Amino acid sequence: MGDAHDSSRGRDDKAKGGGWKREEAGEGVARGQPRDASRATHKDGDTDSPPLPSAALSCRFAECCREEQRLNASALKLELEEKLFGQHLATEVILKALTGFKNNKNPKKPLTLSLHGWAGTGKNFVSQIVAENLHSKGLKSNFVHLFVSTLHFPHEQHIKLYQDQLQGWIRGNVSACASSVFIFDEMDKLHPGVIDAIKPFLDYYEQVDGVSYRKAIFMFLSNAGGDLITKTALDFWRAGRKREDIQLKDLEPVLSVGVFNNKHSGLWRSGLIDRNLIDYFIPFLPLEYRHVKMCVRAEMRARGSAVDEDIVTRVAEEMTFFPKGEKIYSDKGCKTVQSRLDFH
Ligand SMILES: Nc1ncnc2c1ncn2[C@@H]1O[C@H](COP(=O)(O)OP(=O)(O)OP(=O)(O)O)[C@@H](O)[C@H]1O
Repeated sequence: MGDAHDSSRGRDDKAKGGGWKREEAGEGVARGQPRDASRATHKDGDTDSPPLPSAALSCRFAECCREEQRLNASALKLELEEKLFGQHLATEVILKALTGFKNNKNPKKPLTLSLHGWAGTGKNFVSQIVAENLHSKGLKSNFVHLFVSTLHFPHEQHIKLYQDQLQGWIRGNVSACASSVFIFDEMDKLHPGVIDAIKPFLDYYEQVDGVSYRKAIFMFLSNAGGDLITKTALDFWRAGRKREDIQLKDLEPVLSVGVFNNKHSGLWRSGLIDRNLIDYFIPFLPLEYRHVKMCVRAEMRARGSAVDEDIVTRVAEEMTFFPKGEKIYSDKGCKTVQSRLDFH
């Protein structure tokens, strides 16, 4: 399972990269207005009706919240199919969920996706792709907010404070941009109950205190349920069935019940599950040797190097695989591929 150390590199980068706007939002919220709004972020609204020339001009210099912007579903599909390896269920569900949600002019609630799986299987990677397809600056956008449990909600004794802050940050940021995206990483390390503070925002209310949350998107990322997913994947493998034959119905119900009953899931006995406020539980399957190789090749290409199959094999063979007997799945997924490649 992923631990904070394993993932610190990527997360630090993301936090520094501006995905997290805790202080800014926090300050703003204290004054009833998040920094994002005070920076006069322009809402140019419906792309069907082009923004006024002056607004269009200002959008060149400041990021605009394009609430009604359509999702380019084929671009997202292509990107997921090309870049995300071994995750046929995640690719399918994310695509369907986002397309349906963004095509609906009057969603009845915000979209909530709960991504589950072993370390290094692509949950953060996917949220980055999703963020970029919704707001072009991705994690650096003023409208995409990344919360990391161990970084931003570390102390159990401050649960009440975190709940108040969360409500304030989310209210402030959604007031500034209705189509804000909130990503909660390390849900399994979140103290039980913290997340329930945002339950009213995820529910079917038209407005809460004058703010509508219906166009926002919430993504929860968690290692919880990784064991259940692996068990199912292994059962298929041992029965000689193809990994691609695993269907959402084989995993989603097990996952929602498993996470609800798991004290260390961040969603333990959570009202979000109880009230059916999570739209999709999305399983990320453990990655096999061949997927690790694909990750190495992708990383080489990203670095502008020619793909050297000898190095690909060496890096993949340095990874450790489980279960002990069969050694099928990489225990860190593709997570350490980048750093290992540095040695070759
Ligand atoms: N399925 C995948 N397809 C392509 N690349 C992947 C995949 N999984 C992981 N990677 C690569 O490995 C890196 C680390 O993965 P990522 O941070 O998304 O894992 P994670 O599932 O979020 O792990 P954790 O649960 O530990 O946070 C990604 O940035 C990406 O380069």
